Amino acid sequence: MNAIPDFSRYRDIIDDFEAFEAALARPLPLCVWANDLKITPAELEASFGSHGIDFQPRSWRPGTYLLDPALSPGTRFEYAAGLYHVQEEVSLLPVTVLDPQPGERLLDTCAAPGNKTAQIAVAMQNTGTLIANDRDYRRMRAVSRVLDRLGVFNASLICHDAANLPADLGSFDRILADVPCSCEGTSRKNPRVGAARPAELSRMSRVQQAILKRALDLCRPGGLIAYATCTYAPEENEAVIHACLNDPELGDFDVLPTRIPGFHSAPGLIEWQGESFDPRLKNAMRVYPHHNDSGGFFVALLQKGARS
Ligand SMILES: C[S@@+](CC[C@H](N)C(=O)[O-])C[C@H]1O[C@@H](n2cnc3c(N)ncnc32)[C@H](O)[C@@H]1O
Repeated sequence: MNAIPDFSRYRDIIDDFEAFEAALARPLPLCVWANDLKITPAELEASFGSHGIDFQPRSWRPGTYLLDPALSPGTRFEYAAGLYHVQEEVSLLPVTVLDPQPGERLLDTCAAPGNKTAQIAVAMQNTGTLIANDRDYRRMRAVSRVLDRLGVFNASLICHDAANLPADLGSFDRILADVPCSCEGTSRKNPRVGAARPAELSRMSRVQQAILKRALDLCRPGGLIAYATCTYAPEENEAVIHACLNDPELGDFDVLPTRIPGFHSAPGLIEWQGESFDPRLKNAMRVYPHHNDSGGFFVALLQKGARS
């Protein structure tokens, strides 16, 4: 049983706060997805079956399975051969919402350790162009290892502050901004995580806003941006997007609906502690651990105006 952090500042925005706290006390389920660059979901299921591994398919995302948390998935043959990747279920949401297509130009602004980069590359079926960036070059080594193991060859790795990515990169059809955050939603796997302190919230929201602004600059007119965090704090989520929506230097963009059939979520907030947010933020997605027995996440899908 995990120690439960004090998230009582969110009591009024989380439906069934007691169920939320009860979920935080439980261990996190183990989730893997089939790498269909190398194996079909049916073949992976047959491999699991022949090795006596119980698996629970997740209906909202074909080829995604919950396994017994007592398994060591990273030491198995299937992992070493890149047939599956281990990734927290809720962390699969931003790329699912972004929906990358083969042949497109994609940018992953904050890529390390590479889980979502891998998901993007596989969705693109190793075609098109995928630029994976992270400011931390040591963490980029992990991205390289993940992509190598999974057989990805459409990705190029670069190392910049995402708030200052060079304009020479050109423009992108879709951009993932999986920004650094206070990580409150990861407390089930990291017991040291607690509610973010005010100083951390304001530091984080400045960085997040700068990264999102640059992503909006680098997105082609009509292109899409998925903005994601693994935190509950509205200061790092709705407030960041609201500030960009109201920034006269940025062209117009919309907040598109993000519901995923078969995956329970709550709408984004349109007010918090006396502050109102743009009503389109209702279209964003908040996921709390008791909704799907997962970690916590926030995802918004933004579309740059056709004339911006
Ligand atoms: C939430 S993690 C990304 C997780 C990754 N997308 C994945 O799914 O594996 C945030 C990342 O942002 C990086 N980061 C922090 N500040 C940054 C900045 N200013 N520019 C680019 N990357 C930054 C961190 O090094 C960290 O790897």
